[in-house]
Amino acid sequence: MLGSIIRPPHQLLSLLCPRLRIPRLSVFCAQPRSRAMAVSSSSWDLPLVAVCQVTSTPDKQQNFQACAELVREAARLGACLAFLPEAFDFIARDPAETLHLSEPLGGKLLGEYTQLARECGLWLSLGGFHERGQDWEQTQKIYNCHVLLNSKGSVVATYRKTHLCDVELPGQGPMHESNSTMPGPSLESPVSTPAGKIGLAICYDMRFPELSLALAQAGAEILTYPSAFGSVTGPAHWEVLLRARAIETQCYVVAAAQCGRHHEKRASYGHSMVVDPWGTVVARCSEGPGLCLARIDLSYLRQLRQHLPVFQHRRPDIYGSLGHPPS
Ligand SMILES: O=C(O)CNC(=O)[C@H](CS)NC(=O)CCC(=O)C(=O)O
Repeated sequence: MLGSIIRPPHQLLSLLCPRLRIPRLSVFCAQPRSRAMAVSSSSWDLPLVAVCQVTSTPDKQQNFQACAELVREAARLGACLAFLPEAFDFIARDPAETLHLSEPLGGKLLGEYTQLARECGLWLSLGGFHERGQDWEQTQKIYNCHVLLNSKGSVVATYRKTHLCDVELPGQGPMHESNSTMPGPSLESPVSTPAGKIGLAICYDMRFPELSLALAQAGAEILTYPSAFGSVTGPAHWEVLLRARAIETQCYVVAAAQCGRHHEKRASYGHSMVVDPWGTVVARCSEGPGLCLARIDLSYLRQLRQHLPVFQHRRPDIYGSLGHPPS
């Protein structure tokens, strides 16, 4: 039966993986079926990823210290890849301060993260760096740039946020991201990492399933939505959107979030999470700064895609090849 393949009973789990009962498991905020997949191998062989939740402020050095502490803890716990949220570098009080604090990719702050990746020997998803790009002199605007570093500290991919968040919602301060930021020109092809093939996105992008379908069709196994989600949309939309993206693309979804109060004018929702391709939240943080971890099981992902082959059932003859990456 399909159900029993996908969700093996817990008895089976502990039978197959007796070691899962040791107390260290408490680092997994939620780790259902942890992951018994391991019909033939132990889940301890599967890559472990860490999701870091922080409260960025306008103080860049303090933010770096907070992120570095979580990344070092992730490395100690055995993670091969740590995810940091959008605006991990800083959250400023206004667009002028945002522009003032921004740096190029070759600047001092990215240099410190390069050192950190090397020191810890893990990959880093830096989920939204305020980047002075090549066109800074002309535009005087930045990009919201998701940077992926390998364990040697080299930049292996960059994605510049394509959907900018210009919204005014009652009860939440107005957001006019395009006041300081240029939209990115394109998607980035999914990147091979020790945890699987990662498709890069940022925060507000999660509201556009076309983007996640394009990344899935280009081979993504893990979608990332590093975020600074607002406190009005958070409770209503955050988990629903992330789980929907996971279910419809049959990808793992990793969403590192900003949390708490950044300054007098701005707060974020928190609740960083990892969702598996079935739509189950397998790890989550709560409101405050911290870390959660999950194992990525690509054989489970492949098995699920075989059992539920939605990508073979699409009807582009009816609605066009929505979501196909531009050729
Ligand atoms: O401002 C910065 O420094 C970095 N950028 C952000 O935090 C962006 C733009 S203000 N935030 C979002 O996209 C929140 C989306 C959101 O909350 C929703 O979709 O509901």
